[in-house]
Amino acid sequence: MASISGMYSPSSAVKIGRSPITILLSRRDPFFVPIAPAGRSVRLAQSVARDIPSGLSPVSNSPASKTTAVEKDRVSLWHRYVDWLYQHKELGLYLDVSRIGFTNEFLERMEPRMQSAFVAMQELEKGAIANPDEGRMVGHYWLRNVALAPNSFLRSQIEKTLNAICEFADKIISAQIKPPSSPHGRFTQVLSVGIGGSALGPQFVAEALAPDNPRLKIRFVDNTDPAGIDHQIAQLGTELASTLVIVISKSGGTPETRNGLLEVQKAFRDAGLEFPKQGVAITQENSLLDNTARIEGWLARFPMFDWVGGRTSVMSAVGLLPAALQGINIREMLVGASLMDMANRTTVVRNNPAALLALCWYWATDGVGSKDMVVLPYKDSLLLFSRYLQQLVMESLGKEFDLHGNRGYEDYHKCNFKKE
Ligand SMILES: O=P(O)(O)OC[C@H]1O[C@H](O)[C@H](O)[C@@H](O)[C@@H]1O
Repeated sequence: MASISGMYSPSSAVKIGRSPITILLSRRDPFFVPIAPAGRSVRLAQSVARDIPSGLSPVSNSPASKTTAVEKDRVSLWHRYVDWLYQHKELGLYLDVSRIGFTNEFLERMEPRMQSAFVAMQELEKGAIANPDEGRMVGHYWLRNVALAPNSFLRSQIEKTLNAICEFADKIISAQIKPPSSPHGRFTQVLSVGIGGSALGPQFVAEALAPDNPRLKIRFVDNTDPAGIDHQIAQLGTELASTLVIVISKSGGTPETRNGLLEVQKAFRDAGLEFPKQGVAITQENSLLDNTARIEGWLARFPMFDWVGGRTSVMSAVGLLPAALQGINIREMLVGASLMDMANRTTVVRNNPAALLALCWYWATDGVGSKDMVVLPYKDSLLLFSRYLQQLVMESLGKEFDLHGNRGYEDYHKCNFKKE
């Protein structure tokens, strides 16, 4: 069992509670021995493992514990815990992998593979064609640290879009831009229409980070179920006149999203409202959606970049515009993400949380996915983390074929995502 805790907080006082997320991977370590949780007295250090927190003292080395087998031994477990506990001060992130039973021999065997993974990541961040299927770069890291983008064109694309998002969101929130027939004289609701990678990120952020009473409340049409779409529209009622509709689709041609849009447009017509005055498109330039929005004169259009995959688009306009409209400080969100990226760039495996989780997953599933991963968010606001992660993982394993051309995990997609 591995557990993660923490969430980026701009304040210096990082609050630490019981781990909000637990990832169960393995049944090799069934013995639970209660040890002190990472408590408030833990000394925080940036991106390190192995520091023994000064506020914690070792459990007593009782004779009883000496008689148990090594893996059940409380003292050994305690040492393994302190030895492997990963902490990141600014992010308030803790990762406890001590109950995953990987051995030193395993770590040594995996080291060359981990090092080649780090090299591949460095190439990817420099702009290598890392998605051979689609012949494109994979650059979502640049969204949160523009200096890393491989050329000035990309850098200006990112900056221009971010500024345009902030400006547009400010104007909507301050009612400088308002819907023509709203009795409130301003936008009060956001309806996001999109599916998969164009829905899960913004949903997760809304659930995790939005203030209790955001100036604009958000709801989602993320399925093609007519009853579900009608339900969302019915709940808006007369507030449809004060609703900003954001249609999100990287390809701009996803049928489910198109169905949602058609339903919403019909509701606007039935209510005698002009959809273009309240519609926003987030999509790749010149896609079907982009052209429709341009020709019909929608309120605004924001670009999606071909070098950002749908499942990792939450830090592009896809996630940032809905977040900004809810009053979330998106520049702070980007800073948090870039700190996390930095932590995951270190090539010392035990100091790299992403590498540690990957290793644990590999170990626990025998490198072939022989067990299921269960993600248990013990924090209500992180409920959608599991869904978000599910899509992230399954679509990262290869949609139909893996990097070597082998037919891969397509069943997932047949069940959950029909496209591609
Ligand atoms: O953003 P779109 O092009 O509309 O695609 C939306 C989603 O469609 C499908 O569900 C794909 O499997 C996802 O990867 C994608 O994120």
